[in-house]
Amino acid sequence: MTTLTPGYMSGFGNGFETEALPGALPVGRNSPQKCAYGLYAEQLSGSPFTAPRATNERSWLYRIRPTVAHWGRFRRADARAWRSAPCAEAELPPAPLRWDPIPFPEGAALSLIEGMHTITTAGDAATLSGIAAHVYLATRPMTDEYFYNADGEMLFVPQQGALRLLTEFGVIDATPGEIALIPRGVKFRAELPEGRARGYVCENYGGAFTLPERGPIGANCLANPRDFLTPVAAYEDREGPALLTVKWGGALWSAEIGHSPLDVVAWHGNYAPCKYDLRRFSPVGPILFDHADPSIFTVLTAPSETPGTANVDFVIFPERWMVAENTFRPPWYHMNCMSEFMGLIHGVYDAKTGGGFTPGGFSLHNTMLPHGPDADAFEAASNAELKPHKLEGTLAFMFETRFPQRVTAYAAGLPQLQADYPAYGLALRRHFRPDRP
Ligand SMILES: O=C(O)Cc1cc(O)ccc1O
Ligand SMILES: [Fe+2]
Repeated sequence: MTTLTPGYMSGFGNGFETEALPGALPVGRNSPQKCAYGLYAEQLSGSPFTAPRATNERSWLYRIRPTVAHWGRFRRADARAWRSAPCAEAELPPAPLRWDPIPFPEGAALSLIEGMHTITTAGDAATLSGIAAHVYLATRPMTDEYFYNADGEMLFVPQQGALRLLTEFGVIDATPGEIALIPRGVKFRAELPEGRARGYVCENYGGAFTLPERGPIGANCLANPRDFLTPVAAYEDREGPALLTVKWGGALWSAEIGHSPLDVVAWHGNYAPCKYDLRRFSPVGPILFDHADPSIFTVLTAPSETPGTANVDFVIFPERWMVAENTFRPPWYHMNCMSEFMGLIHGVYDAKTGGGFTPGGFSLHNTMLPHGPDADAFEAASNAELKPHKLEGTLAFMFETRFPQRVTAYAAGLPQLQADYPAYGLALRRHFRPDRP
């Protein structure tokens, strides 16, 4: 029997509770002597037991079998193009890098997991710090295949085609313009409602993504907690061939388990997958002059132990009004101690109007490497009439991490790597006129 229909509860990191069968959740306790319906109780801990309240994450799952019974003889599986940090397989020159979109492979049927192509890695998965940035190219659904990632949580950023993520906690539908967050250790499979799907993933080895502080902005704007949607409980009661693949210690392992592990009939807690529509992000920015730091557009942040120094920030560049007076409005030229992986979901990014940064493409501006607007964007923005102007139909994003990002051999060898991008800065003309203040 399958009762897998989508439905959502609103809020970020709430203490949710949900049951697909009435009375499946124990009342007032977590671990009764016998659970209703003959279910097993299992705790999934996303933080150490003793983490402070604000960062303490765990859920209780009431399931047909505990995870230890969804087990088998694991053998190494082919990780294909999926890599984990540290991964120094390709030489990395001190240059800005940019790629055209990677097309879907012709003739190859790839599940979401098989279609994971790592572009960069940073930090060290074994020390629970750093990230990997992937592009997924998926062309077949997972029907009796399941997956969980023990190395990190996964932030999905669909760019083309929808994803239906059938998780232990319930079903998430995510389309381009939305994101989906699957915590470390949560089992799922993915269907492709449009037959194929392309997008980006931030695999976060560090502490979990959370909402950034708003400081003087106050209680509203940016990403509001009520717009995050967590699925209601939904389960598969299916015996039969089933392959569970686990990413653990930087490698993939698979076992035949003989039944669906998406067998959670009820759950409660604050450690659960969610989705968010990026169009709900309410941007706050300079309304008189100057260009603020891009941290104002942080949707989610995964902090490190050092205050203000994120393991990774997920930042977007959404539609918005540009109103600043006497201001060079696109991003300024800069060098950053953090590294910046960028992708484009749709439209044109205001720092790169000269072509070359196209939807589905991506770029890497590594730690302490200079970058900024291309020559077209500079000339246009420094001569534009500064009326209020709306940036419309655009959505770019950035995975910004404290660690340098290494490019994989796969990404370094892609024909989509733009040979001329490292020199884009040389097209910036000299304007210096000592006689003209
Ligand atoms: O490099 C980029 O395009 C991202 C970026 C945007 C911005 O508005 C300010 C700084 C920054 O790094
Ligand atoms: Fe930048």
